[in-house]
Amino acid sequence: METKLRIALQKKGRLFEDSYALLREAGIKFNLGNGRLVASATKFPIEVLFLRDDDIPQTVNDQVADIGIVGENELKEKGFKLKTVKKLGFSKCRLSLAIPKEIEYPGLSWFNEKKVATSYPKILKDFFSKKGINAQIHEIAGSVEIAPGIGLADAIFDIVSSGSTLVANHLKEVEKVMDSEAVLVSSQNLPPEKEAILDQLIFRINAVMASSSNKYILLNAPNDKVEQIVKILPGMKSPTVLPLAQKGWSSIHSVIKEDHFWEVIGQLKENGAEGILIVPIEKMIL
Ligand SMILES: Nc1ncnc2c1ncn2[C@@H]1O[C@H](COP(=O)(O)OP(=O)(O)OP(=O)(O)O)[C@@H](O)[C@H]1O
Ligand SMILES: O=P(O)(O)OC[C@H]1O[C@H](OP(=O)(O)OP(=O)(O)O)[C@H](O)[C@@H]1O
Ligand SMILES: [Mg+2]
Repeated sequence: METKLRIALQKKGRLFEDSYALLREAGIKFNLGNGRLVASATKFPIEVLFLRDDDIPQTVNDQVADIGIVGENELKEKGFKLKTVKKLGFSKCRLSLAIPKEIEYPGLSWFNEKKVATSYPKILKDFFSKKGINAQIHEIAGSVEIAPGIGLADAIFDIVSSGSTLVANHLKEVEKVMDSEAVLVSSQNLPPEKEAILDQLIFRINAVMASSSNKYILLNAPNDKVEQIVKILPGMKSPTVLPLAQKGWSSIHSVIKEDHFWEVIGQLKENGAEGILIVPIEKMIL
């Protein structure tokens, strides 16, 4: 029987879309029959278990799944000793303390003897004990931001990303406790044949992630400016320079980080670059 790696993914919610897209771009497609909790991939030895994100750390810890994609916040809250194989760069947020915006915040000591509502009691308890703060932690599963407004708590500890939920609930962020992003985690002792499949998966994920942050650039330049432009565009090894049919001109091809492009576009133009094209890269094997 073929060995398969079992991955736990969030069934629906913020992690699902990006997890599913990442695996699809890595050439791993699942037939998502509606309501199914398990699905097998075509053309790669992996099957997926669809769960609530809260349950993913335990599922991997108990080796019901071999690997999983979950937020670092959930991973830390559940406290299992799992291996963080790779940070995936999406679902970036932070866990912060927030208080009613009209309160003058004097510092962390304000939280002594206060009641704080949160869905992450373990992380908060660890933080307060490390800082010597004696506060009452009140665990609620969701809609944490309304707690101060309905008199359930004096403050909250919750996920913040844009901050708009805090603003909508007349709260202000006063202390960031941790940053979080989606991570690929695995149980500590995978058998060698599963490690081998995981290595192939990581290779593909690296190729997808490298391509999404890099673009292919093509431009035309006068021959006497090629050396200067090549210095600006180092590329993976070195840019490709091809002679144009038009005498005295060359075409230069290279790879560039998207944000770096906007920093050098001025220099490229100053050196006579014309016909500058930026093309997305599908995959990039470093
Ligand atoms: N506003 C946000 N911006 C960025 N990442 C977020 C945001 N909210 C949540 N996340 C990340 O996505 C993960 C899943 O969030 P989601 O809201 O889908 O969870 P949930 O409501 O607990 O869903 P489930 O029913 O699966 O438990 C969170 O644990 C966190 O890592
Ligand atoms: O700082 P912001 O950009 O406002 O994001 C923070 C909010 O995002 C999440 O809620 P979500 O929108 O996922 O709804 P949920 O509470 O149902 O999970 C989280 O629970 C926060 O409430
Ligand atoms: Mg959840």
